[in-house]
This record gives sequence, C-alpha cells and structure tokens, in this order.
Amino acid sequence: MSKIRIYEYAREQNISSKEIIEMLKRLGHSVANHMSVIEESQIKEVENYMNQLKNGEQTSNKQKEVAREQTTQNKAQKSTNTSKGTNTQSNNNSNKHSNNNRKPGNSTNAQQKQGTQNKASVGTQQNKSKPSTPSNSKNVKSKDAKNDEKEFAGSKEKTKKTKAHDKHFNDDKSVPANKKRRNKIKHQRAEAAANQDEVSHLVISGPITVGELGKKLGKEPSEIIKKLLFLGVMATINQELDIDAISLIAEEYGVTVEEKIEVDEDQFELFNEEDDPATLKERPPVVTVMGHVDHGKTTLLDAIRHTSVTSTEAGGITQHIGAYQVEYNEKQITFLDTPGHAAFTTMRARGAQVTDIAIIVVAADDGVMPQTKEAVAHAQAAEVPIIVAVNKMDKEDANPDRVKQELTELNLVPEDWGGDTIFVHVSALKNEGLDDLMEMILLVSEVNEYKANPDRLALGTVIEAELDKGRGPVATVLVQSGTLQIGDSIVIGNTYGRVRAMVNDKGRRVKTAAPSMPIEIIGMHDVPQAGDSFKVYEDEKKARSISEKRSIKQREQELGSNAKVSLDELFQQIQEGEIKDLNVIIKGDVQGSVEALKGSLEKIEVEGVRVKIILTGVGAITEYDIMLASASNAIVIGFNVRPEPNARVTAEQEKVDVRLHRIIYNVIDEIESGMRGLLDPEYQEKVLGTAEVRQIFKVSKVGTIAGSYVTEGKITRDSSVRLIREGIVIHEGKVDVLKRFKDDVKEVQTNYECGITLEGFHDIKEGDMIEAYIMEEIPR
Ligand SMILES: Nc1nc2c(ncn2[C@@H]2O[C@H](COP(=O)(O)OP(=O)(O)OP(=O)(O)O)[C@@H](O)[C@H]2O)c(=O)[nH]1
Repeated sequence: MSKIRIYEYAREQNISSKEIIEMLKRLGHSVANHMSVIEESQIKEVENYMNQLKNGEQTSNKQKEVAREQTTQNKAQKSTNTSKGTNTQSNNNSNKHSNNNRKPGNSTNAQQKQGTQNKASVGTQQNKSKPSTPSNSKNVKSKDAKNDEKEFAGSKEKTKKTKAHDKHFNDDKSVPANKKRRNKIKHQRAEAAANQDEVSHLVISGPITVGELGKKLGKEPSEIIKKLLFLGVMATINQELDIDAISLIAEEYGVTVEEKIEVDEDQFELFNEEDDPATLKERPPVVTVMGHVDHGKTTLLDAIRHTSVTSTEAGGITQHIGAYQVEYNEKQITFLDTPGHAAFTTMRARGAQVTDIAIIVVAADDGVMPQTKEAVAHAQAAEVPIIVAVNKMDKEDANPDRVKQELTELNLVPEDWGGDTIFVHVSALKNEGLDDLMEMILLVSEVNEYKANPDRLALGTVIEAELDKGRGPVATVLVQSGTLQIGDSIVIGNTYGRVRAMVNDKGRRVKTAAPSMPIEIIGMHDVPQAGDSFKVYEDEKKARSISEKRSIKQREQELGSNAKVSLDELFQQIQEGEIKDLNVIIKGDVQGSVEALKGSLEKIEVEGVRVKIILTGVGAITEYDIMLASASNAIVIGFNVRPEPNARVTAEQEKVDVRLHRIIYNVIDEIESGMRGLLDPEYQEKVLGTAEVRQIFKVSKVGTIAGSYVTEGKITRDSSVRLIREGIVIHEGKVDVLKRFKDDVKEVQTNYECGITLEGFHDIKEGDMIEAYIMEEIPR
C-alpha cells in the first residue's frame, strides 16, 4: 500500500473521513476532501498522532481512576439497560470508559455501531446525531461533571502551563502531594465559581465555533477541545459546534444554554409565519391548467372564463393579466394563465408554491403525450391534488378509457377504477362538462380547506413581471396571505418600492387585494422575476434595508454556493444525511433505452439511498427538464441526447448536474460510484462550441466535407466532436480536417464559416449540429 484515498483509509480504520482530514490538517497537510490521495508517510504520521492521542487519553484516564472506581458500579448497571432514555443518560460515562479501549477519533463509527447506547454523545462532527435532552444532560452532569472537573484539571495543567496561576501550581514542588491536590481542587472551585459569576446562562442562536464558545464561557479553546475529545469528538478551534454539543460542554461549567431561534428577517420566503388558526379565513383555490400542446388548455381556460363572465358581468372578458378569478356557485376560483409548466418549474425552483390544484388536460382522441407526462411529473413533484380533464369528448374518435389506462400507468388511477384521481369528461369547444369540472375544483378545495389570514401585512408571489415603457416595472402578483393595499411598502424579490396602483384581472383599478387574488402592481424600483416572493413592511425605510440585505445575500450565494445535488458531492451529502432519494430525470433517444435505463437505475441502492426517477422522456434535454431538476433537486441524465442550447445555459445558472452518456453501463456505473463516493472527479467535459452544418460537399478522396457555420463558441482542430441530428447524438469522434476556405486552421470562432471533416465518419447531413468539446482536468 503506497497511495490510498482518504475515504478508503478511513474505512479501513473504522474512522470517518472527516476525522482523518481533520488530523491531516492539524499535521500541516492540506487535503481537499475524502477523495484526496494520501501518501504512506502521511499515514504513518496520522497513526503516530492517533497513538499519541490514545496514550494521552490513557494517561489522563489513569488520573481519573479513583473517580472512575466510584462509577464502575453505575457503568455495570447502565450497560445492561436497554431503554433509549436510560442509555442516553449513561452516555457520558460509557463514552469515557470506552476511551480506554478504542482509538480516539473513531467515536462516530463506534457510536454508530453501538446503536443507541452512545447516540446522544456529542455528535458534533456529524452534526446529525440526536442530542440528549436537557433533562438527560442534567443527569449526565450530576455524576460526570465531577469526574470531568478532575479530568479537566489534569488537562489544564498540560495545556495552560504558561498561565501564571498554573505555573504557580506546577512550581509548588515543596508542598506535599495531598496538600497539592487539595490546593488544586480549591483553586479549581474558586475558578469555577468565578466563572459562574461571569457567566451562568448563554443565549445561542445557532452553531458557534469552539473558539467562540470558549470566549463566551471565558475558557481557553484548548480546554473545550480537550473536553470534546473526551466526549469522542475531534474538533479544531474553528469547528462549528451544534447546539447539543454546546449545551453539554456548557453544562460541565454549570452554565445553562438557551437556544434562541433567530428569524432571518430578510429571508422571508424561507419561513412560515404561523397565523393564529382563529384568524384564518377561507380563500379561493389557485388552479393551474397543464397539458400537451393542442390538447385544449387555451380553449378550456377561455371557456371557463367565458362561463364566468356571461354569468356575472357581461362584456368584460378582456383579460389583462396572466391570472384571473372566476365565480362559480358564489365561490371564487383563481386560475393561473401562465404556461402551465412555468408556474410549477420557475416558481418551485425559487421555492415558491403558488398552485393548490393542477388540472391536467388530455385530449380524448390523442391520449397521453410527452408533455402530459411532464405535466403529471411536475404536479406530482409539487404534491398538489390533480384533476384530469379529458377533453375533446365531442370528437368521434374520443377514447376516454385509453386516457384512463395510460394515466393509470403514471399513478393517476380514476375513482371508478378504485383509485382516487378525479377524471372529468369535457368538451371545451362545446362548453360541455365545465360545470362538472368547476364543481370538482370546489370539492377538492372544500376538502383541503385553503385558508389564509386576510388581516395582516400581505405576502405572496410574483406570477410575471416586465418593464413597461410608460409605467416602469410592472408585476402581476398573487397575494397569498394578508391584504395588499395601495401605499404599502413592499419588498419584492431583491427590489422594493411602494404600491402606487393596483389593477385587477378585469382591468379595473382597485385599492385592496385579498388572499388568492391576482393583481398587477406598479411602484417598484426594479423588475422582479417570476417566482420571487414579496412581503409588505411597516415603512419604506425598512423595506429598502431588507431589500438591500437580500441583494447582498443573493450575490454571496451566487458566488459561493452550489446547493444542488451533484454527483461529485453526492457521497458527502448522503453521509451528512441530506439525501435519502436521489432524484433523477432521464431523457433518451428512444423509449426502449429510456425504459432500460430507468429499470437499471431503480435497482441501485447504496447506503439506504435510492434512485427515484421523477421524469423520463424521449428527445433533447429541454429548459423545462432543467427547471424541474432544479425545483426537485434532481440530476439530469441525457442518454444519446444533448441539452438544447438554452437548457445548457439554464443548467449552468441553476447549477443542475447534467450527465450525458452513450452507454447504459456507464450511466449505472457513474451513478453508483457517485453514491458510494467513488466517483473519479478528475476530468470533466467542457463544451467549446457548436457549428451548424449548412452545406454538404462530397469529395471523392476526402469524403464528406461539412460546410459549417460556427454559431456558438469555437471549433478547434484538436477537439473531440459530436454530431447531433434533431437533438440526438449520431456520432462521437474527432475532427479530421478543419479549414477556412482552402487553409487548414487551428480554430474557427463564432460567426465564421468553415469546412469540417470528421475522422472515419461521413454520414453528415445539412442541418446537423457539430458540438466540439475537450476533457478538462478539474482543479482541486
Ligand atoms: N373538437 C374539439 N376540439 C377542441 C376542443 N378543445 C380544443 N379544441 C381544438 O384543439 C385545438 C387546440 O386547442 P388549444 O386550446 O389551442 O390547445 P392548447 O393546449 O392550448 O394548445 P397550445 O396553447 O398550443 O399549447 C384548437 O383547434 C381547438 O379548437 C374540444 O373540446 N373539442
């Protein structure tokens, strides 16, 4: 064994990779992550370090022997306990005792193996293990704090030699041993008492580092580190401790800890301000209509609007904004008239859920089509109730049973077939079945009791927004809670302003907008984006400061974070418990391969993580696929297909991991490796550019020359290329010759024409796209 990756070594040693990384860092080696390779010499250093720690602990354990004897009986008794609560209480004891016979630092694994017995130990490094409850911790302290105080005294002698009072202790060699000990304890108590005067109660609002905790407790960080070590946690001064670890450490100093959950005022979309149930009033349901192209969405929405208009206010059918309300049986229903997918994808990707009910329109003469499947996937991913409108029932070849059959395969089982999905037969063209549909919407909404508090400052979501030449930034928003009023100071996305005017869906100016009401507003300083949240504040100054904070935060996030799942980080996220289902979207060239891939991927299960396929489809990867992936935290697999150009841009913006393959085995291997943390992340593909084949020249000795036009980036002589026909990869290989006019050239930039021949491949056609790429090493 000369070179080995950290996670492999960690596995061998039964220690977490994090702990090994931590040790290496302390030893002055810079390592990137669990995939980093370590040398044999480094391993030796780590082993020495572990031995030192082990010996150190054993020495201090000896010092504790007397104290331990007192608790031996307890231990024996406790080790036979099986109830979780009791074991939790014994946690500190068992931890310390087990320090005798295990390597330091392997606490995490050891704890995991011991099951609940050690579960409540300070799971700081993993940050996920459940804490002991405060009452348990108190019990821990009653017996163990005293031991720890002694042990702590021992450690202090070692770590704080330079401090004056400790020097005095150590130098005091003439004093007899017993007296020395007595002095020490006295000193310790005095110090503890002094500290208690200083601090007896801490208010913490989230994780803090070891150093910060030391400061708050008036203790040296090294003391805290030592204490953590005895609790089985290796920590550095800059390591963050969770609230449970903080409580345990603080309690050892007799300090109580209170966790104050600070609400990040500017991140208002992230938390729900709970309204008192008594203040909640019924609100109209918000409905989105989705379906395959030409299955009749627009006709259906028009018919619904018309029904409502003719029954309530003749004449005013002009729709001004992308959402409207209709009245039926004296109840209001809000319809979002944005392209169905956008309502789900763009908004969900931003964390906004505006739709209560999804209507999936399927033409009875055509059945389930690719966009029907997509629509169903979006609605299912958003977990909203679905009503199926089987449209075009007036047509002779209408076959509603086929629709039912096909939708059953997507887990939408009709009620009359024993399922719970409502199917309504309609003809949007002939205005038939609309009453049924409206009644079903009201029924679903009655069952789900959609409610909001109208008597508060409003909050909601932007449906669409634009810059109007005359009026400035204009946004159509949906009020989701509270009542929006003219003059309100509003933060909307990253901009703010004062609501100067509001126009409703009938084009009328209004002064207030209640929950579920779509409204067009003007008065913002900038144009927000669809899916942005808005919130009203008491005054404009506050709104302005909140919006500034939001802008800064967003910029920081854009710069530094990648919160989405990527295969490279998957293993880490699985280990940290962030992922249980790996959501995957598969797009492929033919249905057969998509199905085969789906079947194989669903069989993979690693460390309790399953692959969950949320959408499959045939054809190029579209922007909608990317937005769905972004909204559902999924990765996208393209099998023999490529992303459309705007999909590629969106994937970069949304930081969606798109994996493109031509061999099923490679896909399976890659996903499985990612899940096991074995992915080799050293190389990644970088697309250089794309050229469109505009003319074909067949030359007898040369073969097919593709007269091409570089539409994006550049094509280089030494790049690898893919030939793409209608979104499907026909060939992968190398450029043979690259020419501008008669000259061989090294590269051709955007907006230039060129002649390209491919190595060993001549079946090029006009309209094909040539994508050039290189394999690039990922900097570590
Ligand atoms: N026979 C019949 N035709 C219908 C019905 N509903 C819609 N159509 C026709 O189907 C065609 C497509 O309808 P649209 O409402 O434009 O379909 P869509 O789903 O909105 O289509 P896109 O907006 O392009 O996505 C039009 O010619 C409609 O007249 C129906 O109930 N019966």
